[in-house]
Order: sequence, then structure tokens, then C-alpha cells
Amino acid sequence: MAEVRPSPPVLRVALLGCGVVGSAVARQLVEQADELAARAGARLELVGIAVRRAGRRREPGIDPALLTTDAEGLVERADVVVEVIGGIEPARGLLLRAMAAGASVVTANKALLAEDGPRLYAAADAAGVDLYFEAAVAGAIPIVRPLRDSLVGDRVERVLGVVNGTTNFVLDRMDSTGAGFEEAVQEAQSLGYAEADPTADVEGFDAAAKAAIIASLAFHTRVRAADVHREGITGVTAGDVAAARDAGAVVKLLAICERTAPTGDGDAEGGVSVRVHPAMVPREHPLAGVRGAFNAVFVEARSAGSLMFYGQGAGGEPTASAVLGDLVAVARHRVVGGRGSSESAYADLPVRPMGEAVTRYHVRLEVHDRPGVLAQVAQVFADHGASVETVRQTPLGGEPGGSAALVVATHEAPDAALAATVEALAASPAVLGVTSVLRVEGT
Ligand SMILES: NC(=O)c1ccc[n+]([C@@H]2O[C@H](COP(=O)([O-])OP(=O)(O)OC[C@H]3O[C@@H](n4cnc5c(N)ncnc54)[C@H](O)[C@@H]3O)[C@@H](O)[C@H]2O)c1
Ligand SMILES: N[C@@H](CCO)C(=O)O
Ligand code: NA
Repeated sequence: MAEVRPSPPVLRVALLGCGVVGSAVARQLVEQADELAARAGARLELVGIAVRRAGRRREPGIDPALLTTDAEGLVERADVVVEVIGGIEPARGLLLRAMAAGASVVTANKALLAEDGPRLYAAADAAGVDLYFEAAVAGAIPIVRPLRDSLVGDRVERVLGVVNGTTNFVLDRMDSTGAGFEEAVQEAQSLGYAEADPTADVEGFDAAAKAAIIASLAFHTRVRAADVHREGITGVTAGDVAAARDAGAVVKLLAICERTAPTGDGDAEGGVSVRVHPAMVPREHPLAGVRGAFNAVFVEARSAGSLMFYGQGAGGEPTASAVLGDLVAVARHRVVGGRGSSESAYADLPVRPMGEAVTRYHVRLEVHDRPGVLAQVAQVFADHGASVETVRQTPLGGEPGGSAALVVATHEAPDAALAATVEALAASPAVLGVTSVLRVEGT
């Protein structure tokens, strides 16, 4: 007699949002239903898709009968809720309601996690459900779960990330074509990488939210977006990109999360520095080879050494890969019992101010080409405790006396000292102008 296999249990999945990511998730849930059921140990039945306007035309593969404008009602009748609306409200209220009703949650919402992550974790703990968010950082690239699980036995020292595809595309075009910032942004918009209002990307808000999430996981410490020092790429000029190229480097918008040395005053563990800003990265560093709209996260851990996670950080299909991976994971937990990791913030390290971050500067100046000028410039660095590593002078000609370009690379120093040096250089009578200032990372 043929063996009768019990049919797998059914889990009711509610999808909140049917935009770029949501429509890809909805389509793949149907297309891959059998494989996902086999992997999860339960059929993942899409019971509804919350949208803002039910009557709107949708892509093929989206069953119109599933669309509802009653998101609150939908979350009450689901075992797992997938949130891909974005923003703070109504996403937060819906997720809190879903968890209170006993549903596990998968979200791609970096803004919400970086603003109010601890509240979501607390709600997940109170309800005994999962909160998963791989898609919130670097889209398809597995980085949340590696930090949360795979590396949890190690000590992460530093994470450097190219975590915003739009700005990486813009900086890459500036490097490869010599384009200015505005021109490169327009190209990114015409190719669909940059939004009509590119503020969240070019001002570094998107990367800062991701940096906060990465730092929280890497250092077992609560870090919110507001704690992250943030500088975007709107001030990066074609001259900066050319200065980097001359120095054998590229300009990247980096998310930098690192441990800082103890300051001595009752701070035996040290703290963390979390910042987003443009930086020169030597061309031989693995992050320098991250081209176009790709993302990558470079992790330095005590035992593992250096690890590089690379891939597509955006787009409906790639992001849906991360969402569905989380969905299968939380579904498995519901089938066999138990939960994935919850918040780990026991280390509670202080987030140190930007002025204390130890960095290096690469400064390009125009100076009068006359005796004593180099000594005057060197004195400005010395006055601020900033040590010069290399200086290169190129005559620029011109009359009378002529001028020269000076390119100065410093040794490591606190950012406040280097920033004060640049301010003093700009005010020095020996200096005609400071034409480029970039921090240097990854050396
Ligand atoms: N697009 C990407 O490449 C990408 C990558 C990683 C993470 N994410 C994250 O995924 C989430 C969704 O991004 P997206 O690109 O799909 O955005 P999107 O704007 O394309 O989709 C969001 C959808 O939610 C809908 N919506 C808004 N309010 C709603 C409500 N109250 N009820 C139901 N639906 C509502 C909107 O109408 C829209 O269709 C965001 O948190 C985003 O940060 C996106
Ligand atoms: N706008 C983001 C994608 C979603 O995080 C980027 O350009 O990388
Ligand atoms: Na990811």
C-alpha cells in the first residue's frame, strides 16, 4: 500500500504594500509555492495584500481578489505579516498590532528599524514571535543574518559598507566619465536608480539607517539613525574625484561602524563610532571594485578576519529574495516551534562623537609658490597635532610669483583635529584656496 503522507500545515501570510518589493514578493510566493512549502515545512498561503488603492491596475501575477485596503483587519488574520510599505506610520502600528495578535513579522523597513527597533523587538519578545529584516540592509545581500547569527561567536571590530546603490552609481559615473555631481544624478534618475527626489540617498539618510542597524547588530548595542554622523555626497566635486584618482583611490559613500579605544574615564570597554560620509578608498581595497549600483559590506572580525559580502542592494526581485528567505525561516520556526534571535543590546557601548573618530585626511590646496610657504603650511598641521604623512607639490604657473598645488596626506588623528586644521589652512595667508578635502578609509 502506498504511504500516505500528511499534508503540510498551512501558514497564512499577509503582505502589506504592493509596490516595487511587494509585487515581486507576491508574484514569487505564487510562482514558487511548492518549493517554498517544501523548504518551510508549511504551505505559505497569501491571504491578502494591503494596498492604498484597491482599484489600481497591478502587474500580472497579482490576484486582484487578494487586494484590500483594510490592512488592520488583514494583520489580525495572519500567521506571518510581511511589511513592505516603508516609512514609520502606518507600518509601525500595523507591525505592533500583528505581533500582539501572535503573528511573526518580516520587514524590509530600514527607516522604522533605525528609528524604533527596540520597540519592535520588545513586542516580538512579548508575543513570542519572530522579527526578521534581512532586506532592510543591502537588499539581497545576506548581512543581517550573518551579523545576527553566523558571527555571533566572534568579535566584530569594524564594518565598512557601500550600502546605497544610488550614490555608488553616481560616484562611479563621476569617476569613470569625469562627470560632475548634478550630471551624474540626472543620469541615475534617467536609468531609474535615483528617485525624482533623491534626498534620502544623496544626503546619506538611507545609508545612515542601514549603518545604525549594522552597528546595533555588530556591537550588541542600541544605535539609532539619529546617533549616526551623516554627510551625503552633494558636496563631492569632480575635483575631489580627480584628486582621489591621482592618489590611486576612488571616492565612495561609506557606512563606517567601528569600535573605538577606551577613553580611560570609566570606559574600559571603549565605545563605537558610527558614521556615513564620502571617503577615499584605495583602488586595491575590495570595496573600491564595487561598481555601479551594487552594494558590498566589508566586515573585520577578530577570529574570522576580513569578510566581504557583495551583491544587489536594491530592486524588486533581489530584495524579494531576502524577504522570502526570512519568510521561510520564520515559517520553519512556527512549524517546529522556537524562535530566531531576538534583540542583543547587552554591551550597551557609548556612541562616540564624530570629533573623536580616528581618521586620515587627504587635502589639496593651492598656495603661493614662494619661499617659506611650505613651512607655513606644515606649521598649521603641527599647531593642531596633525601629523603629515606625505606632501606632493605641483607648480601651477601664473603670475606674479606663480602658484602651486599641494597635496597633503595626514597620519591618523581625531577628526576634530583634522577638521580644525583644514579650517585654519583656509584662513592662512599662505593658502590661496583649499580645493579638496576627503577622509581616507580602508588603508
Ligand atoms: N526598492 C528597493 O530596492 C528596496 C530595497 C531594500 C529595501 N526596501 C524597503 O522596502 C520597503 C518598500 O519599498 P518599495 O521600493 O517597494 O516602495 P514602493 O513605494 O514601491 O512601495 C510601497 C507601497 O506601499 C504602499 N502603501 C503606502 N501606504 C500604504 C498603506 N497604508 N497600506 C497599504 N499600502 C500602502 C504604496 O502605495 C506603495 O505601493 C521600504 O521599507 C524600503 O525601504 C526597498
Ligand atoms: N535607495 C536605496 C535602495 C533601497 O535601500 C539605494 O539606492 O540603495
Ligand atoms: Na540584506
